[in-house]
This record gives sequence, structure tokens and C-alpha cells, in this order.
Amino acid sequence: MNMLRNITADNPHSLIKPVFYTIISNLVGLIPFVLLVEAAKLIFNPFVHPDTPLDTARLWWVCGGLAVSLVLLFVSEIPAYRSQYRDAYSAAADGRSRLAEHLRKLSLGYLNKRDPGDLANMMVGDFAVIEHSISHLVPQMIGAAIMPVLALIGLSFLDWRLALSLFAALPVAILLVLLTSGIQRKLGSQHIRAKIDASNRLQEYLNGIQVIKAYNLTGERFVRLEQSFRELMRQSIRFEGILGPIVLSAIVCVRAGLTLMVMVGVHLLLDESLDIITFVAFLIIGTRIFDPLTTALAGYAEFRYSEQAGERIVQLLREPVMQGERHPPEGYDVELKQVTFGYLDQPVLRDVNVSMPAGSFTALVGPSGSGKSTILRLIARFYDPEKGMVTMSGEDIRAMNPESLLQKVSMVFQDVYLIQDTIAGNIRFGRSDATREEIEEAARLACCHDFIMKLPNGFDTMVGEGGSTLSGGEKQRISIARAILKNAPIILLDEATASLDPENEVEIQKAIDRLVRGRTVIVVAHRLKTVQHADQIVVLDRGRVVEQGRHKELLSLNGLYALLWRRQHDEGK
Ligand SMILES: Nc1ncnc2c1ncn2[C@@H]1O[C@H](COP(=O)(O)OP(=O)(O)OP(=O)(O)O)[C@@H](O)[C@H]1O
Repeated sequence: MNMLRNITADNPHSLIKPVFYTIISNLVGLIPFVLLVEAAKLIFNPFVHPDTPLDTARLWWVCGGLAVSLVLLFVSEIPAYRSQYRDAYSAAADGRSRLAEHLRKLSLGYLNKRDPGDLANMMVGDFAVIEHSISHLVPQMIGAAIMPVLALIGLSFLDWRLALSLFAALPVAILLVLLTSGIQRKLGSQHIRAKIDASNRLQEYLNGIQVIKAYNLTGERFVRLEQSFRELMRQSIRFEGILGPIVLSAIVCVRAGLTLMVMVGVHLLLDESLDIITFVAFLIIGTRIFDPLTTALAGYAEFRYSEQAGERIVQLLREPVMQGERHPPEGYDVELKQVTFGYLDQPVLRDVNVSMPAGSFTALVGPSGSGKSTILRLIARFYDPEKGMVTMSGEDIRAMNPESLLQKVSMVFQDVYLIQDTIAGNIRFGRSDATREEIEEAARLACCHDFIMKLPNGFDTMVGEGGSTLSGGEKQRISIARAILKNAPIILLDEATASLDPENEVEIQKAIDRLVRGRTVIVVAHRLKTVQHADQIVVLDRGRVVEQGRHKELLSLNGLYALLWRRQHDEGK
């Protein structure tokens, strides 16, 4: 059962219809054999019994039956064909959506540990393997296994000695395939690993193409990519090269049954304990009966490989999602209590205590890497702390449903990602049921209405993958418009580090001022002058809160904040 679960990416029901119809069409496929045996009997009868004439009338009936069986075969193949494809493609489409939905609910901590190429490979490549398994492989293999069993039973009634000799070598072939399944699995996982590595390297190459061009890194970077392609080629050759002979040996074993049957048949004929008609019938069926078996044996290695691909998907689907059912309470004060957290083994935040009352403005400042953005990610519950807790109105946010929690939070990050859609579609990201007027109003408040109207199709202009056709400042204002539209009571803002042109900077500041009015705001600030009026400034250093207070209080402490302030002040001169 586990095998079927794996090979269908946890959807074994998708196999029912394809397998059922394939069995039906295989059974119908047996009719011509039965008729051929009957025809052979009729034709050879006058030779064996010279006193009986050829029964032409019956022979014509058999010919008619053969023609009808062809039509039946065609009719039975249609639902088999249809169900194989429909069920396979819809199972893969459902599976992909289910996995995408599951990924969204997993903690970012878990996703961080996985290679990005691995997930992309799974979504595209592994599901294509699953499609093929449901549409072709499994129904064919099950059909191929059933046919010989039925043939063995049917032929035993004709002559059990010949039937046994025909299938005598089959257990050896099956044993050979089963005994080598460990090697097949090992080769399969090495091949999958090489595929993931190649796709990681390719992704790295494509993502970094700008840097590669700028620093002329083609040599070194390309070598890594080329090496991974070569490794994939090596593993593919190894996979096919080692499995090929195993499968071929098994097929030869199976086919040896035919030779054995002929030898036994000749011996029995000479012994006069077998009549020629039965022997001819066995010769007709024997030459054809091995075709489906050969298909099944050749497909077994592929079956195990597909099972491995599916197993990876099933394991990921079993990965526990972030828990929490409750809706966030009304009243939006946020607090970090004794929070300790690290992405991998290294701690990034240590015993952090910060209280952010509802409606207040908190600025997080400190040197690069001190953990400021991490605090925002913990408040949005992208991750859960290792020790301590983040609370909203006094309640631990771990008890809250992550999606309900995110409805209460608007985020404006440094790296704005625009999806491949119109400008209006991108702003609607903030609230999917927003009207066009609301979108335009949000754009006006976020100071992007003017530049949008200058674009060729205004709000209906498409923006490229990743929003590459807009400037950094414009993208940032679009993301502020999204946040304004969302109208959430808590705002998390990661101020841009990249310096913007003065016009953009003024516009963005205006947009932010409108966005944050009357809300609980937590800002990661790089330019201290933008937050000197904050209700509180939290100064972080290497994951610890080292100072906390208002601008003037912190300056008078003459500590890290004062140092950073003076440095920025001097730079500004
Ligand atoms: N996804 C991640 N996986 C592993 N380590 C990470 C991840 N994100 C951040 N870090 C590490 O955690 C530390 C704190 O990062 P964080 O982004 O919170 O710092 P920051 O104070 O916001 O820095 P900056 O001012 O440069 O944006 C850094 O050392 C960073 O390398």
C-alpha cells in the first residue's frame, strides 16, 4: 500500500479507474488468442483426423469473432486511454496544488534547510514522473502481471505440462529483479541527487547572472554548473548502464520459457502423449504471452525510480505545518519576551525583551546582522522562537492560526517582489476583494498614482517577472500601496538600505507616513534621522538589546546609538 501511496504522491485512488479499465481492455485483448487457438484447432483437425472434413462454417464464425473482437478491443481501449490520461493529469495537478499549499504552511525555518532547486525539481520533475506512472506505468504493469496469470490458468486446462514449462523460468526472472532492487534504489537516489544538484547550480547561475556579468565570473561559476551537468550525465549513464543488463537478463530468463516449452513439447509429441493441435496452440500463445511480461519487467526499474520520486513528495507532505488555531485577539500590542532564536545552529537573537504598545512607533536599529529583520520575521510568525515567546495582546502567537495572524499584519520589505501581472493586480495583492477605486486610492496615498498614469497602459500595465521594469523606489511605493490597501493594524517595515534619489526618498517617506498613521508600527531603520521621533528606539548588537529609549535619552547615554548617530551625521555632512 505504501508503494502505491508513494507512486501516486499520496493519492492511490487516482489509480482505481486507470487500472480497472486497463484490466478490462487486457481481458478483451485475450479474446483474439482464444479465437486463434480455436482456429488452429479447426485447421489442424483434418490433418490429425483425416476422416473429418474442414469445418468451414465454424471457421468463418471464428473469423467473424476475430473481427468483432477487434471492434471490442477498440471500444474497451477508449475508456482505458481516457481515464489513464485524465486521472493522471488531474492527480498531478491536484498534487502540485496540494504541495504548494503545504509549502506555504510550513515554517520558513524548514524551507530554508532545503535546496531551492530540490523543491522546484519536485514540483515539475517528480510530478511529471508521477503523471507517467499513473497514466502508463502502473496500469500497464498490473495488466501485464494479470495476463500471464490468466494465460497460465487457461493453458493448464489445455496441457498443464506445457503450461508449467512455459512459465518455469519466470520465478528466476522475478527473483533476479527483486534481489537487485537494493542496487536499483541506490542508483535511483544517486540519480535524483545529481538532478537536484544540477537544478540548484542552474538556479544559482540564472539568479546570479547579473553579478557574473559584472565581475566576469563566467569561468568559475560556469565550471560549477558544467560539473553538475557532467555528474548528472555520469549518474544517468550509470543508472541505465547497470540496470540495463539486470533487466535484459530477466527478460532472457522469461523468454527461455518458450525454448523450454518447445523442447518439452517435442519430447511429449515423440512420446505421443501430446496431440499436435495443443502444441500448435501453445506455439501461437507462447510467442505472444511474453510481450506484456517483458514490458512489466522492463518497467519495474522505472517503477522503483518513480516510487522514490513520489516518496520524496509524500515525505514533504507529511512534514508538520505550523500549528495554531486561534484568531488573534483585538488590541494590537506586541511583545517579545525572553526571545532566543537562530536560523541554523548559530543563535541570532538572545534573550530579547521588547514591548511595543498598540498604536506606538518602534524603531529597531543596530549594526548590520544584529538581528533587526529577524525580529520582524518572528512577529509575522515566519519562524517560531526557540525560547521565550512573541505575544499579541498578551497571548502567545504560537497558539494563533498563522494565516489569521498575517491578516493583522502588513509588511513592507526591502526586496519588493512584484508578480507577473498588471500594476493593479500587484496592488490588489494586499486585499483580493478590493475595487478598482480602492486600488487607485491606495496608489494615490502611496504616492505612486502619478508614475503609474505615465505608464503605457496605466494601472493595466504588465510588470515583468520580479517587477524588473520598475525602479527600486517605484517598486517600494507599490508595496506600500499594497499595505495601505490591506489596512492591517500592525505594520512591519524594513527600510531600504539602498540609497534612493531625493525625489523618490521624499515620496516614499510621505507614503510611509500615511501608511503608519494610528497603527502599531515596527520599523527596521538604517537611516537614524527617519526615526528620531519614534516612541521608542531599540538598539540591537549581536542579537541582544543593548539600549532602549527615545532619541534624546539614547544620545545622552553616549553608547552605541550615539556612536551610530554621530557616524551617520558626519557622513551626511
Ligand atoms: N534565512 C536565513 N538563514 C540563515 N541565516 C540568516 C537568515 N537570515 C538572516 N540570517 C543571519 O542572521 C543574522 C541576522 O540577520 P538579520 O537579517 O536579522 O540582520 P539585520 O540586523 O536585519 O541586518 P541588516 O541590517 O544587514 O539587514 C545575520 O547574521 C544573517 O546572516
